[in-house]
Amino acid sequence: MKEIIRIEGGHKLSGKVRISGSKNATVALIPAAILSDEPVTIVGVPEIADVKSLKILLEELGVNVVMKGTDHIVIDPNGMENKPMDSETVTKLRASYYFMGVLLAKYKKVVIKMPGGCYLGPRPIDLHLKGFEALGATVRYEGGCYHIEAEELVGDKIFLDISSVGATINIMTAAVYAKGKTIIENAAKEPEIIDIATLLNKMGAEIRGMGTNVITITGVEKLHGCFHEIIPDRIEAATYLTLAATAGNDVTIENVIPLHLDGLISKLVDIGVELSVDIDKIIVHGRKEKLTAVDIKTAPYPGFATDMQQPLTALLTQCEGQSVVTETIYTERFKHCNELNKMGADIDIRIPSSFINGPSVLSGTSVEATDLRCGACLVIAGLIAQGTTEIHEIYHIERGYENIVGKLRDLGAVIEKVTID
Ligand SMILES: CC(=O)N[C@H]1[C@@H](OP(=O)(O)OP(=O)(O)OC[C@H]2O[C@@H](n3ccc(=O)[nH]c3=O)[C@H](O)[C@@H]2O)O[C@H](CO)[C@@H](O)[C@@H]1O
Ligand SMILES: C=C(OP(=O)(O)O)C(=O)O
Repeated sequence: MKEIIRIEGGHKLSGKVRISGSKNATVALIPAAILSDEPVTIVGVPEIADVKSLKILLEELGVNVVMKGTDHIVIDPNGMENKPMDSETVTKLRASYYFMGVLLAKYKKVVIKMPGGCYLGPRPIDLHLKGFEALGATVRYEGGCYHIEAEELVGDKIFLDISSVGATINIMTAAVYAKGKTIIENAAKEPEIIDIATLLNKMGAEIRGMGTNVITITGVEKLHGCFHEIIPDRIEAATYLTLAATAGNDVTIENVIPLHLDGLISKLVDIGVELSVDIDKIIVHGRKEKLTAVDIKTAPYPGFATDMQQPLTALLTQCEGQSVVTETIYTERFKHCNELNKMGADIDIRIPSSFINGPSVLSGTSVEATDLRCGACLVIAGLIAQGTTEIHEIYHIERGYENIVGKLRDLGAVIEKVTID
């Protein structure tokens, strides 16, 4: 028995859709909440599989987790134990690596399996580990687990060879109780990093410079509980913007921070999409007759996000001319192109680029969500394809999109989740 998403293409979407809290912020905020011994309340938590996995991991550590309503989580670490994190759940998501920084900070010791997450080509964590070592920890990999421990953690200057989101957050959290100052140079600047630093500062940490490429953490003795609201998910918003431009009449996308979407918005305008940008919502004024091919090069924030290039590729199949998408973050992140080609797209993959020749008429068929954003791309393609599209391996989609079937149905899509043998 497995679940698939079935879409009958050709129904134009209209109406309003509300964007959920950011997955990539949530999955770091939840582990960060156990740094103190007091309850932390986080609101705007998306109902996604990654959050369910994190809840299981917290409970395995003896943390009391209470969901209130649909999107409040109260995390009470009073009474938790620093047990080895070696359950299968660790491998179900990427963000389990955030327990490294958190448990190292709190207990000076962590034993944890290799994290999972989408396969986008190799995803090493050497920069995380080098950061922990710079703070005074030793790292060994033994018996299928990382063993990271320290007598004491002492602040240092850490230069990241690559401005990694995960390494920046992990080192920032590891350093909150370290003696003295930690300076992360060439830090990542993604909005999610600001959100995590904001939570930590509300808990009593002293972090400055988040959102720039130099972050300074001055170690403190103690953190306390607090209340925090998660920023909107800019990747989910990008998905719905693209989807509306591909398959919509007027669609209003609510609960967004337009600044976080500037890279995408400017490309949509170049393509010929008409948008009205308000303070916290964006209206996409339907699919246009003529859409023009554009070139995209992914880059760390504020550049064009790698997570957005896959959904956008569905729209690029509808543009006149050749679009070139060049990946500078995950050079192999093109599996969605093979699936789109099964539906009738004309895409050449020459790593690190994909060459999309459009416009193409897409036809519904059976395709596989090989990773989370590939799944989002296929949903968009399915909405405009002739006939029925069946998307398999939808657990990837459910890691990061809250109620995608319900949200699309409310916009008028003919879409359902079906259990098959
Ligand atoms: C849970 C989460 O927030 N996931 C996001 C996060 O992943 P994640 O934090 O894993 O991605 P990174 O920013 O760390 O990766 C950026 C680049 O650095 C490389 N690298 C990273 C760490 C390291 O120790 N060594 C190394 O070489 C990676 O292979 C990649 O080429 O940022 C990615 C890039 O924006 C997004 O696609 C993911 O959605
Ligand atoms: C790659 C992604 O997620 P993760 O890092 O959690 O695998 C993503 O959100 O597109």
